[in-house]
Amino acid sequence: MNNKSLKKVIFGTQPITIEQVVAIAQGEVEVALQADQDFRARIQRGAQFLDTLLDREGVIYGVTTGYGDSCVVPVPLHQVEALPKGLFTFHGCGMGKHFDAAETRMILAARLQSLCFGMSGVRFELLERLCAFLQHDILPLIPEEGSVGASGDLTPLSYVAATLSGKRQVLYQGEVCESAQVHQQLGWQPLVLRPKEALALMNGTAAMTGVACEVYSRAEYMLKLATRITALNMVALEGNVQHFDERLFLAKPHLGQMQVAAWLRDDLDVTETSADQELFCLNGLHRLQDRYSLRCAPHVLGVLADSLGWLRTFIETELNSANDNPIIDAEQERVLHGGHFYGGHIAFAMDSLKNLVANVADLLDRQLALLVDTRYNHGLPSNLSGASKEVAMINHGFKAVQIAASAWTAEALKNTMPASVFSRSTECHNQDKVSMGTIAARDARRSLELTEQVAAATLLAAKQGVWLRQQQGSLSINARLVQMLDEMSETYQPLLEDRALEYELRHCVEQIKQQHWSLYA
Ligand SMILES: N[C@@H](Cc1ccc(O)cc1)C(=O)O
Repeated sequence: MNNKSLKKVIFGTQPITIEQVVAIAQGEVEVALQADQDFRARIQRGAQFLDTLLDREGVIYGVTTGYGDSCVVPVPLHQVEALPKGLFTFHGCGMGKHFDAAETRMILAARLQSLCFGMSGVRFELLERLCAFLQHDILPLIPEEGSVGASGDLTPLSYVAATLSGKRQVLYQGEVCESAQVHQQLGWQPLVLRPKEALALMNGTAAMTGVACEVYSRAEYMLKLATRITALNMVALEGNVQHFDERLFLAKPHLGQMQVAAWLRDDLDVTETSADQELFCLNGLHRLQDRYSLRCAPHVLGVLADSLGWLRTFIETELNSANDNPIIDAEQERVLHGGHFYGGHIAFAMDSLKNLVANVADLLDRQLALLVDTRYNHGLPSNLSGASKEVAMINHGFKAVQIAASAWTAEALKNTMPASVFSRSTECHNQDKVSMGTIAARDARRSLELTEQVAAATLLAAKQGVWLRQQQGSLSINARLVQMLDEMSETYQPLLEDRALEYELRHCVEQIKQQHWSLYA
């Protein structure tokens, strides 16, 4: 993904993309609200309509009633102004660690874009202040735990509503500060939220959707990286490159799977062969058919590749929607009561994604198992150790790295238990079916973290494997692979005698997170 071309993200009537949200998270772009009068007027009409409705009819859910199951409790007019503050206050019970700065920016962006849909009945001033939080990088400290992801991310988002109101804490200029203090420093009055505004800020899926944007972008990169690692492992293990033959893949034409096979063909310089040539090629092979972690790599990675399209659709549709309740339609003068806070699409997307990426971890872990084992690695040294004969017996090369990768893989796989099937009735059975999408998104993020570690281990091992093969004699490798390995050699030396590899692994994980290598652009 290249965010450099994105200079400014405008929140308004146009949809925004996952890439734009990620660019905001990384602090790479300016943000602004759509400036035209029509947009401002459209937003203001929602807030005005709510005011007139209040005068005219006197009953609006969440404005003149209690929340959720308490919607049968009337709130007298003189208490209506106090209700929003009460909402964010009693939801101030989040637990666990805080979302990090990048994730918090994504959460703010997701909520702002939803409110820009213009069906939440909030004032333009609220959008401006939320946007100003992004512009000044004022980041509410939001605990990660405590959302069932169906009445929206009520508890996490209460921290957005509270900090806009000058309560609770924010991260500002690298320090944790009281929100009130930051308002004072900037000469701002904290917002006094209007009757529907706290609900509009909280009654949606912004926490899970923000995290989903991050996870999607990392998974998209992981697909390419895992393909490249597979190519390197094919070289190191001297696998049968004809497993990726174009004709073979035309016979089972899943598009993503075909794409992965095509990338592998490019990396491995696979050209179409005639029947004669095929016979000749087969003569030089260790095995007619490689083990599945090589032979079926396009089939494993292809499932992720083929899923990216629908995952993006789910995430971006949620991102650009009025995920709120009630929906305020000022044009038709209607208040529409529904369940648009329900995060079922993100829950399913994230439950699926964690399964997809854990399978990638498993694939790479199996390739690593082949690399280190002299029974399967076709003549490479035990554990890929580069030690000389004299000291070979006291060197163990990648042995512990492979054990660690087994642990990371097991943890990623363990994490694939779907969260959404753990729906449970809550809030006096008003929320009797919930999405658990925020848990699914956090799980998916963890699966990715672990998969990135497995990828780092496998990449360093693959590089060592190719290097060892080069030591055995001449090896012709595609120029793109050579370029990547040469560039990596500046940081990662061949493993001759054992050394502690933690810092190299950490550095490699960081490079993966930064999407350092541009792959298959
Ligand atoms: N999400 C609920 C509102 C709600 C808000 C706060 C709660 O604590 C509970 C429920 C609805 O729109 O129906």
